[in-house]
Amino acid sequence: MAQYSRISGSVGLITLKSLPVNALGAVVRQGIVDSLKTALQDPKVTSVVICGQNGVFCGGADIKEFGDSESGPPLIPMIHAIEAGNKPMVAAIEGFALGGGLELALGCHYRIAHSKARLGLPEVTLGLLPAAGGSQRLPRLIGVPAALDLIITGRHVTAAEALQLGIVDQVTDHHTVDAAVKFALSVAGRPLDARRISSYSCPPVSGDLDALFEEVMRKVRRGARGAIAPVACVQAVRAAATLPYARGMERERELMATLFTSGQARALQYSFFAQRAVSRWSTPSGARWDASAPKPVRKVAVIGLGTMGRGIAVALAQAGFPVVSVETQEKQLTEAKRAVSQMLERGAKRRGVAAPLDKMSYSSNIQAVADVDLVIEAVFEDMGLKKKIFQQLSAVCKPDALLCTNTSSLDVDQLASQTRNPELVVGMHFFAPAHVMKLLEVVYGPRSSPQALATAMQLGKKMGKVSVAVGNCPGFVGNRMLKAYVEQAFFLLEEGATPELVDSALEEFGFSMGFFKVSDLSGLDVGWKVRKEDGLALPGVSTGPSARIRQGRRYSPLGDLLCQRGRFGQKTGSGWYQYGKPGGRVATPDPWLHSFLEEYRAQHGLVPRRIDPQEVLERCLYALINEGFRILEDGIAAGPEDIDCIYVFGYGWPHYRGGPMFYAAMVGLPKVLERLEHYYRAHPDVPDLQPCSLLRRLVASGSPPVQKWKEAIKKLHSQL
Ligand SMILES: CCCCCCCCCCCCC[C@H](O)CC(=O)SCCNC(=O)CCNC(=O)[C@H](O)C(C)(C)COP(=O)(O)OP(=O)(O)OC[C@H]1O[C@@H](n2cnc3c(N)ncnc32)[C@H](O)[C@@H]1OP(=O)(O)O
Repeated sequence: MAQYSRISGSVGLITLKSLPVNALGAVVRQGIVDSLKTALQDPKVTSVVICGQNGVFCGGADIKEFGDSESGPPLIPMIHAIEAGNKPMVAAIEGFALGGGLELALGCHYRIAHSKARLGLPEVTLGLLPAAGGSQRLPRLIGVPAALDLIITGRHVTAAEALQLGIVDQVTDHHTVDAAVKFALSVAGRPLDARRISSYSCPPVSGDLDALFEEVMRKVRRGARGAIAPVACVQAVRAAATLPYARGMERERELMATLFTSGQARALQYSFFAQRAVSRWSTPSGARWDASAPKPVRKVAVIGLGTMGRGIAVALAQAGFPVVSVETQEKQLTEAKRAVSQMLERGAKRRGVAAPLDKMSYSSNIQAVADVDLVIEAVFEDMGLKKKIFQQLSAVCKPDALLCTNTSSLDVDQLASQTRNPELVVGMHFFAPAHVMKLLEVVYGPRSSPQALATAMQLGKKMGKVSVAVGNCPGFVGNRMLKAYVEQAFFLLEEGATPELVDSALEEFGFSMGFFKVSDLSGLDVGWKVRKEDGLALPGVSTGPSARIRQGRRYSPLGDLLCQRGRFGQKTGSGWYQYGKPGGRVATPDPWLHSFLEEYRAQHGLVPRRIDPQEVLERCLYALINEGFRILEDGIAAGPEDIDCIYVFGYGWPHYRGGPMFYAAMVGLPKVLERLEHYYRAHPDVPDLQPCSLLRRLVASGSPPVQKWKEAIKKLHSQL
């Protein structure tokens, strides 16, 4: 709702009231329309202030209403009525004014913001554009280049930047509504024509307008990788720059109509709520986010300063935690100190803040962690080494310190069993580079306490990560699913594809890099080492029937064969592609690799066939999705949202496709099932292609929408 009152004798005060973010749902819009009418009709009222309750102006249109048929007064005429009003309207912005919230403020004649407020038009992140006049008013107010920047990126600006850009008229450190009322009293009776942004023309740009838009559009198309909203945002701003306001509004509506019902908007809005859903974690044992208080974490240690440890230390220091970093190899320690300082300085420069160098301390002695509240072990993926470190930590640390491992696939429970307090051990699986990547898998073992899980989840949140609680199994969620995808990519090469074909299909789908390019970038030796440890990559088994079978199932030794030839990817100058020189970054197709594949197929009696991009996508993605269903069935992830967040924020899954499980629902579960059955018939020695029983059950129960899967999964557990 919106509450109306008259204060200071002559100021009409409209307060938006809809917790938690005063979104502009139907009831709020009705309240504003009614309040506005009262204020305009009351002769005692000479000016109006619009504010929001609870220190929040407005979080925008109510995203939860987007799927419903429209009810209540529409937003656009409501904002027009505010702008057309014959009494000065002042927006009092506290907390945030985002999306429709900022558009409402832009309809007002003046805007006063609290110094801590944030403003922005983040619609693009929901697959939309600012379609309540935002794409037309903002460029008229602050100019085309600045408006393009805000609308295409969806970034929030501080009140100080908003003032500098000309979005707000005044910034206050005091009570915002009081300041706005004072301001409203001072402008009462002033002419308003020059304050109605819709009557402005966009300020002229320096240089050629067409050239500017062409350049921006080129950049946006390149960066968007198939996302349609950023492109529509540019088109809408172009309309603002080239058309009269009314025609610009028509164009804005046309573009919005296309976006509004698009699969991309659905996916991005699903992802918005998925991110919030994963923070309300629960485990099969009944532990829940709202029932376990996290332990206070004041000081943290990182063990091991390789690539991962450095990134984790930087992310912790940037989040304000004092960090003790332990590295026993002196040479590595010296290098790491320099690298970490550089990373902190670069990050600080980018964010315009001071580098938190004082948060870091270093030691080559594990005793230095004696007083910390939480340790993150980030040494090599070697169970023996990690066990030893956990024994040491258990002896050195405070008895109530949380001991975490950054392992990407090893058994967290085995590490817990090395300690005095196994309930205080959890996995904190970061993704490289750890100070950049948003994802954190928090792995609970059967003995981890709810409080330990709550503490790691909260620490992740403080570090700005999307933290997802997952169960303990080889590879957890992300890497376990990835294994099925990688295997299909190898099999496709055996059957006739090239790395270029596989990668281009995946890139066309929206991944920034296909699997083989990623593999060259991260180093083929990484997977080789894991396969050797798992007993899969065996020395000397490159011919004969056993070369392509391991542990009773089909296996492709292609990656091992390249590694045996020293082709580790970019770092050695060749892998699945060639790079000209060690450390080269530009992938070019490699004729040697093509002949190698031909010889390999001939040697193993494989007759190459034509493989189309559709098969590449179906084989790689459906195998991965199938494993996702198994993970849900096993209770390793609490719901499809958890898996989708992991893939979007940790594995480069295109955001506008929502995540693998959402994508499966979009494609249609019956189709995913039918294609998996088809491929499993063709490849009965590949268990990953055998459709999982949860998928079959969901199809049998009418393929409910992804938001309803949790119910089906719960029923599944209750039957166990
Ligand atoms: C068929 C042809 C149709 C033709 C169409 C043409 C018609 C055109 C008319 C449409 C007009 C469009 C108007 C406008 O341009 C569109 C929009 O405004 S879209 C919304 C834009 N706003 C945002 O993107 C902001 C989203 N929210 C946030 O970023 C954050 O929530 C926050 C506001 C910064 C607050 O952050 P936090 O404090 O961390 O809190 P949470 O994030 O946890 O949120 C708390 C709680 O609030 C829920 N929520 C937040 N924002 C909204 C919202 N806008 N609508 C609904 N609900 C919201 C959030 O989900 C949390 O709830 P929970 O999920 O935990 O229950």
